Amino acid sequence: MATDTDHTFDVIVIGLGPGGEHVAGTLAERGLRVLAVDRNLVGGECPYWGCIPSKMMIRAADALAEARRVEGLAGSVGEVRPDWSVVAKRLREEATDNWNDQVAVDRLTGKGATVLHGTGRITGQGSVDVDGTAYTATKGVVVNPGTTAAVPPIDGLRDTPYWTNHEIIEAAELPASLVVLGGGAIGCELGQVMARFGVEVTIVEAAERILSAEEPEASEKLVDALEADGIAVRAGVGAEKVSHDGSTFTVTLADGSTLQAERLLVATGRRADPAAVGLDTVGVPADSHTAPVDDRCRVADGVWAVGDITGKGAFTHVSMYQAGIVIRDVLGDDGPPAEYAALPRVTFTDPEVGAVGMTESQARDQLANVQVGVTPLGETTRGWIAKADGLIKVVADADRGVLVGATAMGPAGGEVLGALSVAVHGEVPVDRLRSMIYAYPTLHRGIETALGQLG
Ligand SMILES: Cc1cc2nc3c(=O)[nH]c(=O)nc-3n(C[C@H](O)[C@H](O)[C@H](O)COP(=O)(O)OP(=O)(O)OC[C@H]3O[C@@H](n4cnc5c(N)ncnc54)[C@H](O)[C@@H]3O)c2cc1C
Ligand SMILES: NC(=O)c1ccc[n+]([C@@H]2O[C@H](COP(=O)([O-])OP(=O)(O)OC[C@H]3O[C@@H](n4cnc5c(N)ncnc54)[C@H](O)[C@@H]3O)[C@@H](O)[C@H]2O)c1
Repeated sequence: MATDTDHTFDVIVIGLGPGGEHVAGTLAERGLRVLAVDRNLVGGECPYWGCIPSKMMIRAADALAEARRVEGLAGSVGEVRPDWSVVAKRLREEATDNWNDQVAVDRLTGKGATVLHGTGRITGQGSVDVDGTAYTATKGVVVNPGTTAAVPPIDGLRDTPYWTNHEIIEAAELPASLVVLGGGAIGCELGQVMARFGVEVTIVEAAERILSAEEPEASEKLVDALEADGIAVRAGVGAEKVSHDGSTFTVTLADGSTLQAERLLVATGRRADPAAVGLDTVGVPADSHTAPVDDRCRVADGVWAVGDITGKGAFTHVSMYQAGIVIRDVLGDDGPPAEYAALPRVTFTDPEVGAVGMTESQARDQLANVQVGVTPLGETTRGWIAKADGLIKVVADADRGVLVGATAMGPAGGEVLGALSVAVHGEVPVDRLRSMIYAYPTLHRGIETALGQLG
């Protein structure tokens, strides 16, 4: 029989994505009584159906592409024969432990937290319900419930056996053909993986261009790269109807054309549901799609939110960054407030699209005096040597003389981005960036050329 002490904790964490797990583990290590609740796997989407397995798939697909590049550069490696079973085994055995979170549970328990598998919901200030049992949090509640795949209201779609990121990542075998709805990060990354493993892929993007949140120059180059992998990119046209006859999907597009494929992946964004975790009981409107947070990630007195649900960027690095801020706030430690002006993101296609801060169009909407510089990677010595496609773009606030955004697209674009992230975050004066020595021949020398085009 549980006592009141069993039901009273200093902090209750509902949802254990990367940020929630970090908050729970760290606060427990610091001596607080922590109840950590997840209805599914401790660690959330990132380790089981998100970043880690998708990047392992990408690593494998890139190895195939690299082997195919031997021809024309170094001779021949014979026929490159993809075998998905190698990837599926690695995902199952090395990445996800067959989608079992015992190691993560033990790690959290080892730090001193009490871990519960169940669905948590805030029921009022300091009160939480987990599957019908009431718990009390004396210091506060942290929510990190993440998102689920947003399934658009397309006629017929919900009645079909469509895939989301879960099914494609768990797939033991690949289909012969795949339609991907959505040309965002998931659609482009996983679409390219599938194509490189021999799947006939079509990406359908309702917006005018794929990866529409990033620079148009990057979208354009990415279309070229995806088409070179044999992918059909249909942008600027939505799907109006989806049906499945037991073996084949038929997708009718707004222009009247139809596509057929063995599988359909829905990658049209993610949906958060603050009310499902009880944030409506602490002042968040019941129909809100994000949990509004202040610069300490507070939603209300004694309630914090971290991760995708905050709408500050659906990335693991945001979840972890916010977790650090919440940990400090709960403990009363000093530290800087949250800032998102230098938010970095990387789409791990080949070439990678790394970006930080504002795009040119965001900057023009918000600032009076914007300057841009763009260097195609092929015009840098290293890019030419490597036959690499991509670009470096810098966006400057000319009034302040600093970069407010940048894109690094190319091989290891996410790594080249590091230098640009430092420049945007540190508000390093453009003159100072121009006076730097850039190693030769590197891809990041393209930054110097792009800076040269500013004003
Ligand atoms: C295919 C894919 C690839 C991605 N690749 C990258 C990448 O390369 N880099 C990157 O930075 N990001 C990537 N992301 C995004 C990244 O996975 C998320 O931003 C990250 O997981 C952080 O999410 P989160 O902290 O909000 O919580 P999540 O990881 O979504 O976890 C939330 C947890 O809360 C639990 N939960 C929800 N409601 C309740 C409740 N009421 N009670 C109890 N538990 C609950 C869920 O079961 C889940 O375990 C990718 C996402 C996908 C889908
Ligand atoms: N490398 C990374 O960091 C990485 C990788 C994958 C996912 N993620 C995170 O996960 C989030 C979700 O990924 P995502 O790709 O699902 O979302 P997304 O928002 O990146 O892209 C969704 C795309 O679907 C399109 N779309 C919406 N409705 C549509 C419809 N009915 N038909 C056709 N297209 C439609 C949108 O215009 C958009 O381009 C990302 O925003 C990102 O934050 C990150």
